[in-house]
Amino acid sequence: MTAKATELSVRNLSVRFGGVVAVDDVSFEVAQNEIVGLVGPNGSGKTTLLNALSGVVRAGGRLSVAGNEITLGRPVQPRRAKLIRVFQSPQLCPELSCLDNVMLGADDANGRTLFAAWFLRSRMWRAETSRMNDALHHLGRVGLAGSEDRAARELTYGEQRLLELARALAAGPRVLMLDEPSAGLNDAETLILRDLLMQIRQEGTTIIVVDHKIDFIDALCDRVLVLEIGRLIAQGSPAEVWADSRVIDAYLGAAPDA
Ligand SMILES: Nc1ncnc2c1ncn2[C@@H]1O[C@H](COP(=O)(O)OP(=O)(O)OP(=O)(O)O)[C@@H](O)[C@H]1O
Repeated sequence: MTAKATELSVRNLSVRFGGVVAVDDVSFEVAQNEIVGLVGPNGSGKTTLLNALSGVVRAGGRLSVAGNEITLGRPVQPRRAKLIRVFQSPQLCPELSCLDNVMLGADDANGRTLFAAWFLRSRMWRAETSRMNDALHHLGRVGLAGSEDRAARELTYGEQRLLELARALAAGPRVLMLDEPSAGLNDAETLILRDLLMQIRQEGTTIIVVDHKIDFIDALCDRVLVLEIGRLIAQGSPAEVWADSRVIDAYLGAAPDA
């Protein structure tokens, strides 16, 4: 069996907030098509680590995607490298329709000037039509077919989270990062989400997922990274990490949701 190529490489990543070291010298790699879970007790640095990889907080260290170095602290660079983030709480435009929200996720490379808009209008029209069809496809994938004309604010919290996922898919992620995607979903919705993420991986996307639902992480992930007070204390298969005494100690008094 040939080893899979490295899709994401993180070296000596650190984030400080004044005296708090939220992420402390963390290094790891994620292989192409791998699904990696990121877990740890509350305040262990999971969201901050995703923030650092998305370029929205200042961070030290090195990051590369598919072998290309990404400058930390600049959100545009990870996005160009197709390192796409789904936030913990939905970051939608509440008054826009579901379709428009998803279309916002797709890159619009055409017609950035008046000149281009006029002379390339038939090409732009085709591109817009294709963007709209893609958006409808992604809405269908997350179970929101038929909701395209509803305003995002009309959706339930769980549906808004799925809409946010559809928008991330419209961006064509190489690496999809999800922050607590199962929060606010019931058991049936969580199972649908798990199957959908497995299917997305099957199609070639690498996934990093932060979640507190251990059953969800175990069923979904090939490998799990465990953080404690900003440090990476263990990594391995779900069975390996849960048997690790450092992980058991980290969770003592802060039992993960079963
Ligand atoms: N903007 C900020 N300013 C100051 N401190 C912060 C900031 N963001 C996070 N922190 C601190 O960094 C540490 C890590 O927080 P973070 O939210 O990344 O943890 P987490 O593992 O995602 O927690 P949870 O599971 O509760 O979401 C905590 O001590 C937190 O208080």
